[in-house]
Amino acid sequence: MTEIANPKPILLVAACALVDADNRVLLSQRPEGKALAGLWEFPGGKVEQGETPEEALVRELREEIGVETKVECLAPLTFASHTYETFHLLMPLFICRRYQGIPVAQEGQALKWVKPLKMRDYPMPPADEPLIPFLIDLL
Ligand SMILES: Nc1nc2c([nH]c(=O)n2[C@H]2C[C@H](O)[C@@H](COP(=O)(O)OP(=O)(O)OP(=O)(O)O)O2)c(=O)[nH]1
Repeated sequence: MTEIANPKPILLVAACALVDADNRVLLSQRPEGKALAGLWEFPGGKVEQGETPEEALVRELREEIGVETKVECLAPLTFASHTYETFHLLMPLFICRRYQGIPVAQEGQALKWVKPLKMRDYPMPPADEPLIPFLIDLL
């Protein structure tokens, strides 16, 4: 029998580059007490059983930042694939320019609109770093 080289489970997380009229992207700071606390990430979260990644994102944007959008307003941009200690993260990154409402942190996290060229000033999880050039190219 073949050995399974990497037994870590794959975790599917959907994330969103929410873009404003000035081509800035919303970053959210992970709260104290959570894994990767203090790092700046794209809004999003785990895809639950029975959800598509797009449906999960519509839900997460509402729950985390009080913003309403639709599945049709999410376009695929790129993805992250990164091995953490206990799981392998697979994270599609969508881009969204059409949404309603002004983002307000619903879970006490700090939010910040950031130009892609300035993202290096905001420490991000290691999975996210390879995504920055895609945003710089696009925006
Ligand atoms: N939302 C989001 N998660 C990211 C990014 N980069 C990155 O490595 N992650 C990781 C952090 C977490 O391990 C996982 C997202 O899970 P989550 O935010 O739903 O869950 P959590 O760790 O806050 O834990 P939980 O209490 O909600 O279960 O993906 C990112 O840019 N956005």
